[in-house]
Amino acid sequence: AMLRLQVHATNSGSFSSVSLVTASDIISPESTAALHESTGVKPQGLTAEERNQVLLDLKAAGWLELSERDAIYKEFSFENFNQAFGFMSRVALQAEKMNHHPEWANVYNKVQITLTSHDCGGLTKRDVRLAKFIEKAAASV
Ligand SMILES: C[C@H](O)[C@H](O)[C@H]1CNC2=NC(N)=NC(=O)C2=N1
Repeated sequence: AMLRLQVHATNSGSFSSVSLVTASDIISPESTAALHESTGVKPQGLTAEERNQVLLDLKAAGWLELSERDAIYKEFSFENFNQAFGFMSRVALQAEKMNHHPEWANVYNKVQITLTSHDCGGLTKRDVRLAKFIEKAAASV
């Protein structure tokens, strides 16, 4: 079947995780639909249909699909650094709770966020959940 073994090493040299990744976790929505149909494998709880709907919702909220990797991206703008960092603090606590962490950068009042699931090399439900939390946190600043 279309399976990939992924091994993550830590910088101390030990393994942090080993996971089986279905090809449908990491490829485009169109081919995900075809693969899902032919294999019956449901990737990380995100069917091709769910994925398409979820991406529509996220794009409507201003998230972009990156062309170079299976990830979503959004830049948030606040009035000042204090608000940006307050927002980041709330997201950081949630990320720890979920054990799912954003790739992000902050310069003064801007926060650029990329979401993807490193263990799968692509978007999963965890990214969708975190993106929804991030939207709520940004709206409540
Ligand atoms: C060891 C630890 O559980 C993993 O490294 C977690 C931490 N946070 C994570 N965050 C994200 N975005 N993807 C992951 O695969 C991931 N893995």
